[in-house]
Amino acid sequence: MAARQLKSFTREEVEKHNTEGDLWIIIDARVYDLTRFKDLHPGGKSVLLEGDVAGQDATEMFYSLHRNEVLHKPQYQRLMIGQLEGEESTIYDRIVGRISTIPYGEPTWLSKGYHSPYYTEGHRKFHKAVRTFFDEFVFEDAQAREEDGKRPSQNVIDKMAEKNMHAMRMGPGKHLEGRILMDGIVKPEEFDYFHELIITQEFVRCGNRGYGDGLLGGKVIGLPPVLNFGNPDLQARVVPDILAGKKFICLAISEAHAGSDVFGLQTNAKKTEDGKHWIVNGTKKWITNGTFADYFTVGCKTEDGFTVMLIERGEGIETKPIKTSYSPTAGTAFITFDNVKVPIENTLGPEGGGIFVILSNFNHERWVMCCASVRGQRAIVEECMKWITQRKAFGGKPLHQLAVIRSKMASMIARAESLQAWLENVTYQMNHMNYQIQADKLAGQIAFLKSYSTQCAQDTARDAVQIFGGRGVTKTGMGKFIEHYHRTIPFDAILGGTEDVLADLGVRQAMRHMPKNVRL
Ligand code: HEM
Repeated sequence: MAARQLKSFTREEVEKHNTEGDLWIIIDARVYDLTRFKDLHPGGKSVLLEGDVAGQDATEMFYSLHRNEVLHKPQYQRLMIGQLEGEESTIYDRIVGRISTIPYGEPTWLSKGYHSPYYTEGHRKFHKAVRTFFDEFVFEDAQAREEDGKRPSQNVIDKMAEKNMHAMRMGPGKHLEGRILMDGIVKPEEFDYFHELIITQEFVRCGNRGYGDGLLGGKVIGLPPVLNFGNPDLQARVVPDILAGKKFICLAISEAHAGSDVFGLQTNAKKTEDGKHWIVNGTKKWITNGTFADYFTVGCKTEDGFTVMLIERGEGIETKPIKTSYSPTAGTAFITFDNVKVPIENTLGPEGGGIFVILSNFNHERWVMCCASVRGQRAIVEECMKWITQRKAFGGKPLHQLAVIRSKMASMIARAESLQAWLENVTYQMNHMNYQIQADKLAGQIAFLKSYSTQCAQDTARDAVQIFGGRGVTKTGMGKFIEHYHRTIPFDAILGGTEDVLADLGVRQAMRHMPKNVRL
């Protein structure tokens, strides 16, 4: 609430203003004058004139029908004319940087009284700064952009660049050298996968799937091939601007003809006679950040097989938005390459060796998706915990008094807890393995974790809709995060390999490691 001097009223004084021409109410010890607003009230006038509302304390009633954020909107804040004498607001509100005290609203490492073998004091300090940053600078923009479908605001991207977040989101590595991370809270050489997990998980708390991707998801998957396989000149030319949030990159692999099937791709690159350029023709589909990308990391069919190259926006390239189940904020594109001339120096990795270039990043990419999926489920648990406490039904009892609701909560909580524990174990392993060993030991683990996590997410989305009822399928109001989650979550089960493909990969990896001659 804005810090302004409020008048004090007694309950008796408020009670006198209980008519259509003079209508006050109390919500959470604050006094609101609804005399003029009543005709504009989205829930209608009549409800505000009821005997237990007009001139009364309508706190219970208000919170069973509205999210707290309604009262934060400037147009409604103006309705507040004072507060009750000697009484304070007590409603649990969203406060920048706060750790939730809702049971299971945070992973155990952040919950009071619990311990963790994985996180140091340094991680905790880092977490505090990252949470405060997202709450302060990103949350509101996420809500607004998901609503209007525009790209994440450049000032958010710039602020993230000031903290070197775009670089940190690429994980530990050489690209962090010489950078001041989060105002120096962590040194580049100390930055590990738990720091990265923290950023990804805090990011997800903004609760908007399209925005999450719009906030440079394309870079997280499109830049690694440049960092790992680009020649030094190319890197020097493109990487600094991308990590500064001034230029944008995306990964352009999937096509209308082929999604997970990289060998089915049809976009082709042919060398010019002088061997100095590629000429690229074809189309790409479902490319995150494609509508606004300056650079495209593109997989092409070439004479020797499959080759990856960096293509810069220019002549012969057209990007068109695709309508998806989330907002256009993600910049999901259909891309056409029409005789696009690409310098041979933009080739990433060996000619014909593109599959290795793409595969080498899959584990990290999928692990990032796991971090996001697991945190997303916890956010839904928190929403449901609040709702089952405040929502009264069947004779004025809160929903949590119904065994069937508790049973759904039990499953949701168990999923969120077990997935976070598994994720932290995998993250710990990553911190202790180089990239080659990770590929050998963790490809299967990460594939299973992602496959299982996105299955759980869909179960949790379904349970949450059951708990919220009609509100769980309504885009505004109490269930808006549930509706959004339920609508957008199936996407997570597809990107980075579908659930079935990944589960199968995990088993195949396990079979590769079976000792010979085992018998029952
Ligand atoms: C400061 C006071 C109030 C403000 C600013 C306010 C504002 C709003 C807004 C913005 C909505 C639409 C929410 C949405 O997007 O779903 C709404 C809906 C509604 N409001 Fe209020 N309201 C106030 C007080 C009350 C009170 C005291 C009642 C008491 C019964 C009430 C009953 C309703 C109902 C029944 C709905 C429809 C809810 C639904 O469709 O789920 N409002 N109100």
